[in-house]
This record gives sequence, structure tokens and C-alpha cells, in this order.
Amino acid sequence: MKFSERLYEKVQPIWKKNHEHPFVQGMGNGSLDKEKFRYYMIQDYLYLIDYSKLFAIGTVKANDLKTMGKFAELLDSTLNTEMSLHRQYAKKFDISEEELENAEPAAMTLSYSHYMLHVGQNEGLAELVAALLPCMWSYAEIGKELSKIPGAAEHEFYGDWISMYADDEFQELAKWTIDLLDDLTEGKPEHELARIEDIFLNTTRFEFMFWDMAYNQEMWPADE
Ligand SMILES: Cc1ncc(C[n+]2csc(CCO)c2C)c(N)n1
Repeated sequence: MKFSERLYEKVQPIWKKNHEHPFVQGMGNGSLDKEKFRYYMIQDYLYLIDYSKLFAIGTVKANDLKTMGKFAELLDSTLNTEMSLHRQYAKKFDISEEELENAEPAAMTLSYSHYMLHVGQNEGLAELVAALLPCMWSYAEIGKELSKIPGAAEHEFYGDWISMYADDEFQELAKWTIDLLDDLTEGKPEHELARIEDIFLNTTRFEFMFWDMAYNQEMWPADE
């Protein structure tokens, strides 16, 4: 069994909860409150900034030119293409560039992105890839599922989001990352695999919590 197959099985109960989550369901059937999506876009912008740093760390930690090149490409595309698309998309929800630039991370955004950065900075490349993979893989699954709902990919507000993640290019990126993790974990002893599985499980849990945070528009409970 490939290591990624083991991971896939492990997180099925959480992925099922992701798909059933009212935020995800609401994007699929178009009923999601725009204020909730607006909040999500702002927190996701902050998330993407930290996430891009993982690609930079991946470039440093990889030992072959092909992998280094791919991480460098992802760093460039996230910072210089994806984030500008995000700023454009945010305008649909009346979010200005200033609001994005001045936004403060919520507790969950900070916990999730800093957990990934901690693993990325302090552990090996396989651990870093395990930390960043649930983001890509779970979004690829959600994009694919939601795009099957008639009309969902054409929805005025959520259609572009669904199309972006259902797109072949994005599906291939998730596949590249899965294959990379399978290569990196080949022949590793069980105690290392168990640690990598734990990291993957933790960021999978964070993905679910990010949906929940956005649905409830949570910031810092102590401030409320
Ligand atoms: C909370 C959260 N989780 C996952 C993604 C998806 N995502 C973010 S960066 C990236 C890789 C390509 O740049 C992908 C797939 C998101 N946007 N927000």
C-alpha cells in the first residue's frame, strides 16, 4: 500500500465532515451567507501569505533540482498570481486591498499556519510536505465534488472558487504533491511514518476547523 493510501484512509471521517459542513454545502448550493464568505476570503488571504513561505522552505530543504524548481515555481505562482487573483475576487465581496493588507489573523488562522511553519522549519522535507498536503488534497476533493452539482460552477459568487479548485491544473498539483510524499517516505521506518501521519492528521483537522471558523466568523473568543 502506498503511504498516501494509508493517509487517505486515515482521514476519510474528517473529509466526510468537511463535505457535510454547512460552509462547504452552502458554496455548493449557493445558499452561503456572503458575509461568511467575505470573512473566509480575508482570513484565507493571510493564510496564503504564510503558506507561500512553506514553498520557500521546501525549496531550501529539497535536494534535487526538479523538486527545488517546482517549489520555486509554486512560490512564484502563489505570491504573484494566486494572491492577485484573490485580491480581484475579494472585490466582488467589497473587500478592498487596504482591508486585506490590514487584516488581523483569527486564532485559528494563526494556529494553523504557524503549526505548518513550525513543522516546515524544524523538521524534514517529508514532514513539511505532510503538513502542506491536506490543504491541496482536501481542496481538490471538495472542488471536484462541488463541481458535480448542476449550476454550482456558474454561481455568481462561489462559481469561480469551485471552478478554480476543480480545474485539472489544480488536481494535477495535488497529485504531484501526493506523489512527492510517496517518494519521500519510501523505505522510512515505521516510527518516522507514524510521525508524518500525525502531522498530516493535524493539518487535516485544521482544515476542518478553518471551515468552522469561517462559518462562525470567529476571531478571538476572549475579545468578544
Ligand atoms: C485554509 C485553506 N486551505 C487550503 C487552501 C487551498 N490552497 C491554498 S494554497 C494552495 C496551493 C496553491 O497555491 C492551495 C491549494 C486554501 N486556499 N485555504
